[in-house]
Amino acid sequence: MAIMNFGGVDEEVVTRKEFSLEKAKQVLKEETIAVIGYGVQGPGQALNLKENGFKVIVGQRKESKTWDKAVADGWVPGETLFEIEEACKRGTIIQYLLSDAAQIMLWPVVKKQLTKGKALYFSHGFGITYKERTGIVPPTDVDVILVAPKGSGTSLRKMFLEGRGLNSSFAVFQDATGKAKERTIALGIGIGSGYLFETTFQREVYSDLTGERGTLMGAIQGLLLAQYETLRENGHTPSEAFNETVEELTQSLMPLFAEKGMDWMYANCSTTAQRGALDWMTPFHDATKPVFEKLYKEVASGREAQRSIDSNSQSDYREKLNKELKDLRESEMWRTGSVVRQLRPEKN
Ligand SMILES: NC(=O)c1ccc[n+]([C@@H]2O[C@H](COP(=O)([O-])OP(=O)(O)OC[C@H]3O[C@@H](n4cnc5c(N)ncnc54)[C@H](O)[C@@H]3O)[C@@H](O)[C@H]2O)c1
Ligand SMILES: CC(C)(O)[C@@H](O)C(=O)O
Ligand SMILES: [Mg+2]
Ligand SMILES: [Mg+2]
Repeated sequence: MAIMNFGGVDEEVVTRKEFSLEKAKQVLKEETIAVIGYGVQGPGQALNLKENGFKVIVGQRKESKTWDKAVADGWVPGETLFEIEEACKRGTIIQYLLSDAAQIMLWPVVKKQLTKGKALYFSHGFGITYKERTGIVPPTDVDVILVAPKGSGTSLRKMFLEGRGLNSSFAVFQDATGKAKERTIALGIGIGSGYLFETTFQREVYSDLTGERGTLMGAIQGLLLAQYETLRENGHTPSEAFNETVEELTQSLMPLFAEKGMDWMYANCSTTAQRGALDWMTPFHDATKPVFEKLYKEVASGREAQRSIDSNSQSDYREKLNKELKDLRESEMWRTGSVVRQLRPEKN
C-alpha cells in the first residue's frame, strides 16, 4: 500500500508498483477463478484475467445470447465454459457478475457450491449491503470480497487492450481464510485495474448508486437536455443546439479537463467564457445540490435498491429497458447527435 495525498487528505492506495502482476499470479497460482455471468463486466474481467495469465472459467446460462458471445470470445464449452452451477463447483474464487437482480434469483444455486475456504467476489456492494432485500447471506467459512471497477466493463476491456487501466475500489466483508485481502488485491490487479482504493461494501454501493444516477448518467442527460431544449425553444437550430451542448463538451472541453483539470480547461477558453462560467457555476451548484442530497437519502434508505430489484426481476425487464433506451435514441437531441457523429471528418 502507498500513502498518497488527495487534495490534502492522506489515503492508502495500491498501485501496480506495490503489488505487481507477478505477485498477483503468485498469490492466485492455485486458484480457479469462475466468472459467473457474461454480460458487461463478465467479459471484461474474464478476458483480462485470462490474458494476464490466470486460470479462468466462465459460468453462464446455456441457450442464451451471452453463452454464444462467450463461445465467440474463445471460451470452450466443457473446458472453460460451463453452466452456472458447474462453474461454481469448479471455481475456488466465484466472481458473481450476474446482474444484481439475477444474483438474488441464482443465490440458492451459488450458495450450495460455497464450500469452506472459497472466495465469493462481487463488483458491487449491493447484494451484501441490502441483504434484507436480497437474501444474500454467505456462509461464515468463505471469504467475501469486492473489486468494483469505476466504469463500464466495456471500458475495462478497451483500456486493457490499450495498455491503460480503469481505477477500482476494493473491500473485504468477511475474511475466513486470513488471505482475503491478498486475494482481493491480486484479483484487482489481475482484472487490469489502474490504482485500487479501499472501501466497504456499504460505501461502495452508496457511492456507486449515487454516481450513476447523478453526474455519470442521470444528471448529465437531464442537464444536457435542459440546455438543448432552452436553445431550441429560443429558435436555435438542432445543429447549433447540439454542438453548443454536447459535441463541444465531449470532443473539445472534456478531454481538456480530463487531462489537466477544470482550471486548465477554463484557461483555454476566452476570458469572456471564463468570467461567465465562474459566475454561473454557483447557481448551477446551488440548484442541483438539493437533488443530490435527496438522491443520497433514497440510496441510503434502500428505496433505490428496492426499485431496481422490483423492476429488474420482472420477466420482461430487458424489453422495457430497451424501449426506454429507444425513446432516448429517438429523441430529437440524440437523433441530431447521430447525424453530427456521422459528419465528424475522421469518419470519412
Ligand atoms: N455493467 C458494468 O459495467 C458494471 C460496472 C461496475 C460494476 N458492475 C456490477 O457488476 C455486476 C454485473 O453487472 P453487469 O452489468 O455485467 O450485468 P448484466 O446486466 O450485463 O448481466 C450479467 C449476466 O447476467 C445474466 N443473467 C441475467 N438474468 C439472469 C437469470 N435470471 N439467470 C441467469 N443469468 C442471468 C445475463 O445473461 C448476463 O450474462 C453487477 O453487480 C453490477 O452492479 C457492473
Ligand atoms: C458503469 C457504472 C455506471 O459505473 C456501473 O456502476 C454500473 O452499474 O454499470
Ligand atoms: Mg453501478
Ligand atoms: Mg459504477
